[in-house]
Amino acid sequence: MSGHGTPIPMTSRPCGPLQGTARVPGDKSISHRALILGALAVGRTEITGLLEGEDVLDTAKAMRAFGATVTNHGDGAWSVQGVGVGGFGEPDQVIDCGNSGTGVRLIMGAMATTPITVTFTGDASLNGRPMGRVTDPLALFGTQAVGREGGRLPMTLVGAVDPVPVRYVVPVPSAQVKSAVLLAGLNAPGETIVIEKEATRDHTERMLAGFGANVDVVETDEGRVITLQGQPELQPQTIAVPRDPSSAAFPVCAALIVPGSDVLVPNIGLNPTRAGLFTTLREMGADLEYENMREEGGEPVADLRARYSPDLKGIAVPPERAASMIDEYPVLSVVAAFAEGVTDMQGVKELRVKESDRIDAMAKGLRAAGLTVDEGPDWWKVTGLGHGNVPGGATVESQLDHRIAMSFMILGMATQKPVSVDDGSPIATSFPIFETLMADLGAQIVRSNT
Ligand SMILES: O=C(O)C1=C[C@@H](OP(=O)(O)O)[C@@H](O)[C@H](O)C1
Ligand SMILES: C=C(OP(=O)(O)O)C(=O)O
Repeated sequence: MSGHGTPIPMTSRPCGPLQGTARVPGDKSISHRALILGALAVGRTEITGLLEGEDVLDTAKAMRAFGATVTNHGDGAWSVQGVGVGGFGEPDQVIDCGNSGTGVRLIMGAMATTPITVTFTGDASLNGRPMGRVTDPLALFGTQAVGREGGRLPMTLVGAVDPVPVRYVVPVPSAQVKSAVLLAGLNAPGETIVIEKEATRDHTERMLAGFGANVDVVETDEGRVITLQGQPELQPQTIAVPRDPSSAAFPVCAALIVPGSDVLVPNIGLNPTRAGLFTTLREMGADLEYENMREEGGEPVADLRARYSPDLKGIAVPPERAASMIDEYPVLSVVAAFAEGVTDMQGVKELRVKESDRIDAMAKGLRAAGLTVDEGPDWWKVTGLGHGNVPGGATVESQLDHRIAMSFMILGMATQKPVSVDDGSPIATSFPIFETLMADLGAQIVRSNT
């Protein structure tokens, strides 16, 4: 788990063209869900391409604590022998979800309608994030929660003894909240209905249907209405996890800003609820192509080809696109630094409650690297300096946030002077092979702060 070990200072130096093929790891969102739904199925689920990052490994450990048998067969192949909906046993230890908001919030949902008592904790970042957004709707099922002030971890949940189904309108655009309610609805008799005004990533709905649950999704004037029939017997599945578009974002964005680059990032999940960054980059003038578009395991997939893009321009990113690229704003702001003009990012309040306050963390580091950043509660603007003109020469706090650490490593590849982060250790939560993958393309990242 990040944040518990020794900090790893890292420096990224300006480098020559990035070239080659970047095989990024499996999708983090899908990996968490595969383990959790596998644990709730009756029988053995087989998973290939699982992300073996700390966030997902913490979820695997948690599933074992609830009674599932989770086995690592090597090379990303895992199996989960599930205990069935309502079959979770009571763990005899605290569940530590490390740095992972997705892990803790989805697991809270998965246990909330089973009569067991579970205490959750995490690292300093996770213990500062709001959990009321999940425990409020879980209370409607009959689940009790006691935590620290402001709904923070550590927190104990007492699962409902006689859960009732729920109808819930999600008040913030959050796939984690939506998913927690749906997972809780699995063990409530009758129909649980979740309504989201803005579409967020839909991996839970897709995977629930794949496991044989009865899930119905209808677009209405009120939003996306998701109806789940409770108490199904979930059928074990064979799941091939696609590569993570949120990880692909880093080599793609690096290629756009380092002169002479040409990088292929194969086999990337392009579910429209995840692909907003790539649309935005193309609008900014990025030389980014989708090759070999196809469908795999019910998800659209393509190979991304990114080349150095000399004529990037700042744009206003449509706020309605925010949910489909919410984790990609930090690295988008890095590309914006090399564009001509202002990149305006509105409707992104959620960035303030991620592993760090991502607007604050990026604004501080970008300013230290010589850029102008304006910000408000739910917006920020980066004024680009154009290729070759970004000074760099700063050491930035990564604030226990993998995406902040990786974004500044990408920045340093094209600045005039190197860029350092005080701690790159959080990168292992989502992208454990980041340093070797980027080095193989030609990047110069070293473990030191000089
Ligand atoms: O459901 C998921 O897998 C995720 C949902 C998003 O969080 P929110 O639900 O808080 O928007 C995203 O930021 C996170 O990295 C993964
Ligand atoms: C926000 C993220 O993850 P989580 O909420 O699962 O910690 C992320 O990976 O960018």
